[in-house]
Amino acid sequence: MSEEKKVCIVGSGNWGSVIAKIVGNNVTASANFHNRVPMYVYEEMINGEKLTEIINTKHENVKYLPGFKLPENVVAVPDIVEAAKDADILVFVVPHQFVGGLCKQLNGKLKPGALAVSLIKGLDISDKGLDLISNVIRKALGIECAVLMGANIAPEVARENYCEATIGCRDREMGRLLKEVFEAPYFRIVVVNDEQTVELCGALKNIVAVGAGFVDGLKYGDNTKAAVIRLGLMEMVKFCEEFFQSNVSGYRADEFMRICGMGDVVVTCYRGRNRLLAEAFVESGKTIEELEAEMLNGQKLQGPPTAAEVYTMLEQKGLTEKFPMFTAVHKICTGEKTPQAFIDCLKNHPEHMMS
Ligand SMILES: NC(=O)c1ccc[n+]([C@@H]2O[C@H](COP(=O)([O-])OP(=O)(O)OC[C@H]3O[C@@H](n4cnc5c(N)ncnc54)[C@H](O)[C@@H]3O)[C@@H](O)[C@H]2O)c1
Ligand SMILES: O=P(O)(O)OC[C@H](O)CO
Repeated sequence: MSEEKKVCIVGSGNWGSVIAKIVGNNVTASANFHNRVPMYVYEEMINGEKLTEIINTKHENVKYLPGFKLPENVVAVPDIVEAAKDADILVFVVPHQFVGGLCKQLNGKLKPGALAVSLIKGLDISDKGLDLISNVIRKALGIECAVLMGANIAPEVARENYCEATIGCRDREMGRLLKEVFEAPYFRIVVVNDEQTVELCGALKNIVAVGAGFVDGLKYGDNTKAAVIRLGLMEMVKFCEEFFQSNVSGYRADEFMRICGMGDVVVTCYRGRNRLLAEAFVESGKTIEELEAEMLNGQKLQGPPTAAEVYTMLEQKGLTEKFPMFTAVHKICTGEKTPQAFIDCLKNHPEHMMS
């Protein structure tokens, strides 16, 4: 009999808690997995009590997923090394700005042969250029890293409303194992081997969603929103061609038609936090940081920092004119341009030029 695999969840925010609920139930139902699922929790005090203690007694993440019970085999652990040290499968699900720091703490502390899967939607920028979050994990920890992305607004998945996700994984066996970790009757998963494009879809759609929020704030309506979705997808494809076509994995346009591509762009442009805050940004005149603090109760936006990371790269390469929507989203978020400039960007987009 093969050894039971141990799964650790690295993260406990809104999506992290929903994923812990799914994984906790799945490992209980399968003989292939160890029953206890440690979940790394960034410790904080809630009304004088530690969040980890609340989770381990009430079995509810009262801050990031209130109103939903977590399975009792999901155990909140405030020390990242303690949570991860015995794991065979590490599920990374933290806002992308924190992954580098956590990987530093985990370096050299993992079980040999451990595998990772990243559910993180974002990119990394350093003096070496732009990189995928899965690569940050691979390089920091020297382990394989697949990705899981999809149209997955966390509270809807928590309610067990039907939805879909895409796992990108080069290794077929690992893909099969991960499907068993995550799939549920209401959460159906397709596994593909093009992990790079799957991840890029998840990261870049957040920039498009910020643009969708701007047009909602400006009260332009759904025809304009559809144009944002179309032009946003065109910039996403072009970005993959420009920056990722020539490396080992390349990119495949097919993935844009999956739930990690078109599906996620649509749902985030209608229901996501990025859209919501961008709309409030236009209506209120407050900064993104002020609105994040006021409206999200500790949850983190990924769109504005991703737009900043992408803009740094576009500017370095002299490509801002080829990516006017990505560029405009960044400049509007920082206050360098007014939200109205986003409409000009749509009207004058290079996609309208005849070749
Ligand atoms: N929420 C969703 O609907 C959803 C759906 C799919 C994918 N995602 C992606 O999953 C990732 C995680 O999102 P989320 O919704 O779970 O998180 P979130 O937005 O709820 O972020 C809050 C989390 O960040 C933690 N945190 C705060 N400061 C920290 C620090 N210094 N170090 C480490 N952790 C810290 C908090 O403790 C909390 O667990 C993101 O990349 C997001 O884009 C989110
Ligand atoms: O709420 P958002 O905008 O961070 O989007 C959440 C998910 O990525 C949707 O799939």
